Amino acid sequence: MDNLLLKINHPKELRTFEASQLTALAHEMREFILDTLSVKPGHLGASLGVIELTIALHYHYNTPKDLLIWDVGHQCYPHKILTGRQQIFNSLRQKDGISGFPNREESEFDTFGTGHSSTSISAIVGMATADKINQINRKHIAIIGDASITSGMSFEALNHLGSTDLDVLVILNDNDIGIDPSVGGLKKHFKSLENQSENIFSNFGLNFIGTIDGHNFADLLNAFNKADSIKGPKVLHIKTIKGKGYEKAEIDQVKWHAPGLFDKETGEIKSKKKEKSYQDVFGETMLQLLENNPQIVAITPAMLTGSNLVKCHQDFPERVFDVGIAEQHAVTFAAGLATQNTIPYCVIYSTFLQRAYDQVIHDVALQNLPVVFCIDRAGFVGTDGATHHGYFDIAYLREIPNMIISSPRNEKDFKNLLYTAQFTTQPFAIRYPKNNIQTSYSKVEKIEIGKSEIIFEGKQLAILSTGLISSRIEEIIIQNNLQDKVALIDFPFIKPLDESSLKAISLKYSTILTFEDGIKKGGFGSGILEFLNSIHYKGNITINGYPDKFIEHASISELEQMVGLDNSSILEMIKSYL
Ligand SMILES: Cc1ncc(C[n+]2csc(CCOP(=O)(O)OP(=O)(O)O)c2C)c(N)n1
Ligand SMILES: CC(=O)[C@@H](O)[C@H](O)COP(=O)(O)O
Ligand SMILES: [Mg+2]
Repeated sequence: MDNLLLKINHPKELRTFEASQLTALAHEMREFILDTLSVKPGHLGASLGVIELTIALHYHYNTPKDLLIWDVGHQCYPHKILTGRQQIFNSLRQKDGISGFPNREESEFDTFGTGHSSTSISAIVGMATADKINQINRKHIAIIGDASITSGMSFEALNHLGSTDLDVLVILNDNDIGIDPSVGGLKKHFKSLENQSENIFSNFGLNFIGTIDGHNFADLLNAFNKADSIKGPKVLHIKTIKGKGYEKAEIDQVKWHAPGLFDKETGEIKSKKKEKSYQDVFGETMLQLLENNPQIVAITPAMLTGSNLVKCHQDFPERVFDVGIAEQHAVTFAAGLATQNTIPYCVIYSTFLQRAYDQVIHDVALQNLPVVFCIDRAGFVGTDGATHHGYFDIAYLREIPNMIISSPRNEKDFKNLLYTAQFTTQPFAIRYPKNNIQTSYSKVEKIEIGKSEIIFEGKQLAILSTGLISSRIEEIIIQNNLQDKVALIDFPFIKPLDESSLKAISLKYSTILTFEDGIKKGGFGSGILEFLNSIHYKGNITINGYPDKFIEHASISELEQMVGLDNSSILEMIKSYL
């Protein structure tokens, strides 16, 4: 082993290498990433696939002066390793460690924070435009995957870029897969790009270079030279293999997108023995709903596996739709379906629903269409961090007229909510976390919208809570034998609130605490406060949720500790009121 990688603390050291050394460097980089990720899990496949591309980019271009943007950013590990973060790479995605995504605060080489897809072309056009105004001469490069480029935002940006003379290079990293097999009409077009002088990019007014092998250094460096010689905006199409260089990851690209812990030598993924999760309950209930009601359809924007819809898709290919990375389209597609006698379940991560906010308001809620939003990954998601936490949804949905918003604390409620939602005549959101679920089997039945449930009727104070945290508080109360002192009222419905129950609570208790797995401002507790204020409640109310800030990556339990919502902090707080 040459230990080439150890010689690189900054890309300027890389640039002293002979081109003939780059293949050996790529080999070392691959081993280094595999060694680290086998024990510090992260997004493996995409990073393995861009090792040659990343080395070639930093070798050829003058980073950090020249600007690189990594779309999504889950493939940025080789970039981090070459740009001064090799020594701390084993802190990846852990508390106080480096982020799994490019982050402007972390390094001057991370020119634009990403995490959500399809932003890179807009951002690079912005940077190149600013440089033109400020008369700064440098290169501007966005690297975007074949799934991410299909999103609407990318096309808005390409359309703009095509009308400019900006020196922007868009590199389309085409590995023919997203997290799941890629979908949509463009897939076919990308396959035949190299044989066409006219293509979608040239029609946008962009110069086109390609197609080349993205694992071949000579081809990459030639292509960059060619791009440099062309004035104005251009697209370079490269073909790569997701998981390149690690057989198991090349063969099962879906599983190895983010495999978790694994044994590098054997390729065995060390999956933990799982308790039942919200995702398990969702997948099995959705399957039953599809079996029993032919009007029900399900939609996912490119998160078939993550949302546990694979089996549903296999069994009902005509009624389960993966529309690609297209959250806005997914929501309005669901709205259209809802107008014509079908019952759409739009399954979407909390963080990604943010992108379709106008569609939720304008296309669904304003027309009071019965779209069911199954909002996965609500609350903290853990090591993906600030770009992916799903803690704004209660606040951003609560203000929208016509919305029903619910959050189940256990299996029974979750199944009943999913079942009940098919009868809705208005938008119906069900939010649930990436977590285990309290199992409580019962017959699935239609439930009354807006009804709360008294779990304990203790006398000294009342806790009002919703979702997963309700079940945690239930356990805390039982474990500490506080049932006589503490009342716990679970609100599966955040909107409409159970006002008659709240009136009764307000008469009985002079101390009320609310808890939620979401941001305090504007959330469930705020709703309770607004109502209690409207009936002139004179007691004390304390709202507990996440603070008004963006919170970085760490394990979910560390994050709960950071915001004072771990079990022992909750217990201390309850005791302090008794
Ligand atoms: C707006 C948004 N929706 C969904 C995701 C989840 N997501 C992360 S990576 C990915 C697939 C990206 O595929 P591609 O761009 O082809 O890159 P590859 O992983 O193949 O390198 C998806 C759907 C996201 N990050 N952002
Ligand atoms: C990069 C990205 O956005 C996804 O890969 C995301 O990390 C998926 O999250 P889950 O692992 O929770 O499905
Ligand atoms: Mg891809």
